[in-house]
Amino acid sequence: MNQPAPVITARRLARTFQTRTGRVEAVRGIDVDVQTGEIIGLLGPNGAGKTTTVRMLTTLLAPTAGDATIAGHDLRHDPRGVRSRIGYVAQGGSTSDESLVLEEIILQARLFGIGKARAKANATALLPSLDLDGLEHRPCRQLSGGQRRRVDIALGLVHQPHIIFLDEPTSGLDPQSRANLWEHIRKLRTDGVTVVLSTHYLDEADALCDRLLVMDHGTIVADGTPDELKRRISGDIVTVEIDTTAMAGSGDTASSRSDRAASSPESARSTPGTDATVRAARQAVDVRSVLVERNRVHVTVEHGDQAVVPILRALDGAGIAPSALTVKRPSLDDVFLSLTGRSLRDSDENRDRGRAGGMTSEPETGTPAVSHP
Ligand SMILES: Nc1ncnc2c1ncn2[C@@H]1O[C@H](COP(=O)(O)OP(=O)(O)OP(=O)(O)O)[C@@H](O)[C@H]1O
Repeated sequence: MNQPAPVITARRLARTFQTRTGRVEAVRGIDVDVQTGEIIGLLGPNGAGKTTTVRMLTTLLAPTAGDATIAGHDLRHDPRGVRSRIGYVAQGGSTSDESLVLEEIILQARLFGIGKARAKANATALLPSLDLDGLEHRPCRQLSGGQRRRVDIALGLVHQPHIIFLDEPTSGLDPQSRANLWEHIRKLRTDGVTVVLSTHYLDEADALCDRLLVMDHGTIVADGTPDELKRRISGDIVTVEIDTTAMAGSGDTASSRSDRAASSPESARSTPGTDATVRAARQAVDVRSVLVERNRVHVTVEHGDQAVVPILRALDGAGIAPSALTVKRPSLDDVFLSLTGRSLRDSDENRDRGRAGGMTSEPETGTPAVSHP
């Protein structure tokens, strides 16, 4: 059976900006295909090029190179056609404090040239599906962050677009409102709406998106489902946390540490016992890669469950008593780290909101951060 044509196709799409300090290559010639009904996440750290990509695909910003077709309309030659088929919800939203919920949604429909009666019918139908019933006559300033975000989404949907673009849809929301909004976004898919959202929240990308385009420095560095991306990092991560106050006999003497710290940045990051822990782990099992983060040593091994006992025995033999030892499957942050040498969690907001369990340290030995054969 033939695969239906993608609802979004972009080829070598690029955007550069001329600034007083020079040229910024915000997006460097990306290729994208999106199928109808997918929830696609553009994932990347601040400045990766996500917003610029979304703004180009929504006709808000002209590309400096490349082409795209959106819902059958050419981005360059038929921007009006593109706009009639898409909804766009900007990062900060677009409601004013005094506007009334239902009135605002109807007005938005009218701006798309929809007749009065249909505008009202469309707007009224959206209210219950976005949990906004009962709020129709409230001014937006009286709404919670999550409610106001759902009004923004209603504004993006009222003309019944084929595709909706959501720029950082849950930015600034509390965890409960975020989870609630994810449910609403999932429902859009069942109505046949294609969703493209940008995010730098790993949990959001993991839980919500069918497919992720991981962006960094204006390029797409990986494209796949969250599970596919995680499977690229084969093996498990065993994390040994050591109690730095109980390191007698570990073999990591103060003098040997300070010698290494003078010549090696990774030693300067480690705390007493981490070097000896790495040595013990390497002796015990086949270690693929190592990251040292303060008093934690993360080692990637083929089978985490089989590595635990040999590593514990080797630590015991070296006089190291770990305060914790955990085994986990790689996270999206580990994927990002392996692709770029940097952790997505380094971004300020991610540090506050990211899911627990990713590796946050610099590599043991320079870039690339983690080497996976
Ligand atoms: N109008 C502009 N003029 C100059 N440079 C710009 C402009 N817009 C974006 N940039 C630069 O382009 C790069 C990509 O920015 P963009 O906003 O697309 O990133 P992002 O991934 O959306 O980041 P964030 O998560 O912070 O929103 C950044 O280096 C940014 O400073």
